[in-house]
Amino acid sequence: MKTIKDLELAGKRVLVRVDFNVPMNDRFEITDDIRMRMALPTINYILERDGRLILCSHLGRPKGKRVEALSLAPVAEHLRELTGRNVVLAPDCIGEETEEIAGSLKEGEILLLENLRFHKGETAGDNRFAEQLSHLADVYVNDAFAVSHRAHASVVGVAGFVNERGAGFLLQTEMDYFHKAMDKPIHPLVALVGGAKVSSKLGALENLLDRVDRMIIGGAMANTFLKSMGVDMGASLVEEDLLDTARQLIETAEQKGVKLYFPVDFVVADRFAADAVVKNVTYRDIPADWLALDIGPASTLLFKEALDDARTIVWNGPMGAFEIDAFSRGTMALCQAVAESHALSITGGGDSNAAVKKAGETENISYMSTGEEPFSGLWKERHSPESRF
Ligand SMILES: Nc1ncnc2c1ncn2[C@@H]1O[C@H](COP(=O)(O)OP(=O)(O)O)[C@@H](O)[C@H]1O
Ligand SMILES: O=C(OP(=O)(O)O)[C@H](O)COP(=O)(O)O
Repeated sequence: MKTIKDLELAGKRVLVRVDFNVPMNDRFEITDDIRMRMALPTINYILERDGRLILCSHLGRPKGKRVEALSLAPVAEHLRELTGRNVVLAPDCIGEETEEIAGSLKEGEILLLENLRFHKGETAGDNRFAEQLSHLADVYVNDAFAVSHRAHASVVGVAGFVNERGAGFLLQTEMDYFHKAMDKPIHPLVALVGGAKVSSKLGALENLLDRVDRMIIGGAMANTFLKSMGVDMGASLVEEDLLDTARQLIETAEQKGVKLYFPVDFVVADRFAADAVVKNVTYRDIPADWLALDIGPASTLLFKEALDDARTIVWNGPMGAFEIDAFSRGTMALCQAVAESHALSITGGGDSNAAVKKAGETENISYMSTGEEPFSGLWKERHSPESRF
């Protein structure tokens, strides 16, 4: 894989695709800037080598229209604080005016292009749009791991229109950890998966079953699996249309010799609210109209045991509705177990990383991926970032 270390940068216009798709509150304050901070090594490296730095990113899903609430202006402001540099926000990401601004960029300045997804061509992977973007650049660098599973113009197409291209440091680091965990793991390799839905992680589950020794399934995702095995989940979140899929996944696991772990008890509540009535029950005693919102203490113990001798752990998705303290215990306990393990531990996904933060264990996780789908293998099969450089 060609990296920015292999590229001549001095005096060149370097277009870097970053993923600055950061969460913001309703006052447009960035609530988690990890994706921005993780891009700093690439940003600093290019500036230190006298490259003319042009950053491009998407934010949210404006669907090809200009949406002021999804402007990158707050990101530009925060980037100023993070880098101490002058950050110019272009009014658009393509076109004459943007090209002029790019041309008059002063040394040490950073140009941030406006939201790529204000143009339909971005998500459509349109070559004309990719070519227009490439007019801004002599060199193209991809450092946007979190969006690398998408075949969008700024991720794939643009690389074909420049003479020089390479991967940034974040993309390299993410790929290194991905290989360590997925291609050459030290066994036992244990996956801990949870979160809201089976549907959004189907690819990840299938991919993981080819690689792991054990898979622990918690969160609302476990509800669908348990229901598929005949457990009455009361009013808990269940994806009824995926019961067959869940059964198939259980069968696949059996065929592949992957040991599956499901919750055996739950924290249930009469409502999804912080002040709900809450109790612990076994999987046999979930009352009708009540919701399973966290794994119970017996499940926590069982899951911790399954992690005990793991040498590699990949974790995506919380064990319960951890944002509410009453339902956070399972996730916090597992987080601690992962942090205290002797395994190479990799977490991915906004909520899982937020849970690690909430548990105060960020220092004790080997690597917190900026990608939501580091284990899905989707981009690997379809358009591996490595194959482009
Ligand atoms: N048992 C449950 N019932 C309802 N929601 C749940 C349950 N377990 C987890 N969740 C919710 O799942 C969400 C996280 O899911 P997901 O987006 O799949 O995770 P990640 O962002 O880590 O990939 C959290 O908001 C959490 O509240
Ligand atoms: O945040 C992202 O992905 P994620 O929500 O899966 O973490 C990426 O920026 C991709 O965004 P998208 O899912 O709108 O293409």
